[in-house]
Amino acid sequence: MAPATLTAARVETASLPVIDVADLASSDPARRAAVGKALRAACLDKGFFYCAGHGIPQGLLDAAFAETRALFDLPDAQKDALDKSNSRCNRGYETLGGQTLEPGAMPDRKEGYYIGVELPESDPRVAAGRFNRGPNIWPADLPGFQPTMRAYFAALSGLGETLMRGIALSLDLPDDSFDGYCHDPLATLRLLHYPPARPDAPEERGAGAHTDFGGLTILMQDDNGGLQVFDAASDGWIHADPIPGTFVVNLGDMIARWTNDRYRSTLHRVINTSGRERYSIPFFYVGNPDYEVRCISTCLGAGETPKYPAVTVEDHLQSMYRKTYVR
Ligand SMILES: O=C(O)CCC(=O)C(=O)O
Ligand SMILES: [Fe+2]
Repeated sequence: MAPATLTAARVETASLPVIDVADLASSDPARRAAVGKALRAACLDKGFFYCAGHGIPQGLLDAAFAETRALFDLPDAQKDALDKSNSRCNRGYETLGGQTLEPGAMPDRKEGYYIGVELPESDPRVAAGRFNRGPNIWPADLPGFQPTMRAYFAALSGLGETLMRGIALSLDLPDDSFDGYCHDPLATLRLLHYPPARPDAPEERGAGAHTDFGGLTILMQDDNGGLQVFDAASDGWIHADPIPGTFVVNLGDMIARWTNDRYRSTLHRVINTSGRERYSIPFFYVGNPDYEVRCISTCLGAGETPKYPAVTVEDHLQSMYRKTYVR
């Protein structure tokens, strides 16, 4: 990334589109196609949009935030006992400053918690040491945490599937084209807490500039703001301010690769200048580990060739984890 992007200004005029996805469930193909068209425009531009009409009850979103706050409010000793170093499949607590998303920058001013698909040690995929497969770590002192997070995880998995049907339509494909990808997906829920930015450390970030390396990221943020999306046209940052009742959805590097770089995986970062504690809950929906990601047919013009060889979801993820920091 060019150093200029670190100092680039806030972009006041540009904004991200709001896409109502409710019509993806419509029986009218024209209404479904209209959502596909809106998704296509967003994906070709920055690969970032606000998702409205998702149908997930506000009560579940509120409950997920309440449990997230309760988790990070636990005493340090209790959080340390849940540390992800105790997990073979990247689950559990990550301490403040435990990740540096922007190479060469200061460690991120955030703490996190990872939750994945719950699989017992006896599951053949776990026994075989498959990537990110295994049991979660659940905090014993928060009785509402596990049921709430499981319900939230299930709801977001459903939304991930819905959005992949929309992405298929956006690529002029039948809407069930990615059903194989959506079968038994490798999804990860990440709870994040960003303390207020420190005025005496202007270079410090809540989350340093990065792209997500998977498929779809579906982010619920609280009302503090702080997420910024890079705008190459102006060499500035669009502030993705929260819009109540919506998720911010963005595409990761795997979808860029899958579409021969037609769809975009865009640099983003977090700086919590609100003066308050910020909480966010990104859900990374990456699909079935055995699914082969190869250049989508409708993403090749006449005479064009795929830029990348075919790769399984699992191999792509593993190589990105190796190249960057585990997240
Ligand atoms: O907290 C946010 O708003 C964004 C988090 C993020 O970009 C990530 O976890 O990849
Ligand atoms: Fe991200």
